[in-house]
Amino acid sequence: MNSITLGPLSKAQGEIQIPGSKSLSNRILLLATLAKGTTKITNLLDSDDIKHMLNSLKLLGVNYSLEDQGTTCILEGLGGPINAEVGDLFLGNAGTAMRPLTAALCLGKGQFHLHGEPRMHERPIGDLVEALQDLGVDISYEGEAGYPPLHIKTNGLSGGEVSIKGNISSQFLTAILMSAPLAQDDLTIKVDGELVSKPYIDITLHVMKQFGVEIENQNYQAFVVKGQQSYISPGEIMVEGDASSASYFLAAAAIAGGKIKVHGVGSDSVQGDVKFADVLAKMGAKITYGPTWIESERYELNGVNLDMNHIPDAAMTIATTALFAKGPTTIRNIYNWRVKETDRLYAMATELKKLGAEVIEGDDFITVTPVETLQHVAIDTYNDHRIAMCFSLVAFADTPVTINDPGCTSKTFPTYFELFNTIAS
Ligand SMILES: O=C(O)C1=C[C@@H](OP(=O)(O)O)[C@@H](O)[C@H](O)C1
Ligand SMILES: C=C(OP(=O)(O)O)C(=O)O
Repeated sequence: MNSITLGPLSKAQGEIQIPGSKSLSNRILLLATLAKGTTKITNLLDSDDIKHMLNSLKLLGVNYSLEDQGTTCILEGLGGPINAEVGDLFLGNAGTAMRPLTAALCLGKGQFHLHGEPRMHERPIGDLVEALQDLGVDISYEGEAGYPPLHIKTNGLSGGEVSIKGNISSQFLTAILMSAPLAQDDLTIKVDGELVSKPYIDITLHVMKQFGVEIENQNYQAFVVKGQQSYISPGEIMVEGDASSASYFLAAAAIAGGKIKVHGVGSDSVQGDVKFADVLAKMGAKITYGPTWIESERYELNGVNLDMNHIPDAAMTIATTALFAKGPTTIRNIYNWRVKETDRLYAMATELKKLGAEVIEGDDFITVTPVETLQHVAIDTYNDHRIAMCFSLVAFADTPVTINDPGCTSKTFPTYFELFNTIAS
């Protein structure tokens, strides 16, 4: 198997321009498609998750051109629902393509088949499907009930009132929210129970507003959306840098000696994952925010015990940063790590234990207690980009680290290891 060995390294120093946000790129592509007018999208992320969205849009008849190595996209909006009558869409393991497209396709008239990589067929989608069925769409499971692949037979999305569960993934609510303005009637969406990963809903509402649609948010428990509206292209829109991708570089500086400034995310950012820097600061790192940048510098790190439900992706970076802190670190309220690219609670615990750390894997938490000396091992990455990126930080210990299948970072960050090598020495 392909692998790379890094370190031992002792310094992380430099300035990084972080590539565009995955969450924003796929939301903007979808709303630009539904909008009236042409949209020029700049700083688009060029990665597998975005390619799955772009390939699907092309198959569905959307016209766009790509420039600047895939980071600029000029897309002709349809000014309404996707009007293809059939589509067979492969969406890899991209939650931000699978979930929002499932809802958006229901707005039109036609029959669609949505599928992905084997892991995508193990990632739940039942809560979204049930809500769409309640809104009059004929959706069936082609394999196990509650999971893709899906078959959609639709004649438009009715309005009214619908409930959706929020305790497994916020992407289900995001999907319904983005489609709701184009439904046949006004729609009230009620969130049933707890809502996880809440800041991602703020990203959704922000992008909808950029495309001219505002909705009534009743304290994240209900959303009231007027039907038969149109999204309007803002003309040009820039994708801000990916805050989850920034986490690895900010952590690198906090762990090693040196200073790193990450450009592309900052105090003006709409992404909840910028709050990762606050966790680093709580651990003891010196963090400075500018509107569009964050700087991180080492100071003695201490373990923390925090609820990280609001930053599920960047929280993984804390699990390996914890190896360099004094005392144990507990990351709480992260049950849905289990239904992402892999069972991340199991995978993180297993790989951290291989290094020699003491780890408790709870149902919805992980506790990592660092040890004096880490072992040189080969980290299995479970086809999960974030596992590969998180464990690169182990290279700042006194021992090297081997990362198996480093190419899996192509899901959201194909150039990760190249950039890592420019700041680490
Ligand atoms: O809406 C989004 O862009 C995302 C929401 C989060 O998922 P969940 O809501 O499933 O936690 C996050 O983990 C994912 O990487 C991106
Ligand atoms: C959970 C993730 O991805 P997805 O958008 O496929 O849910 C992730 O990027 O960490």
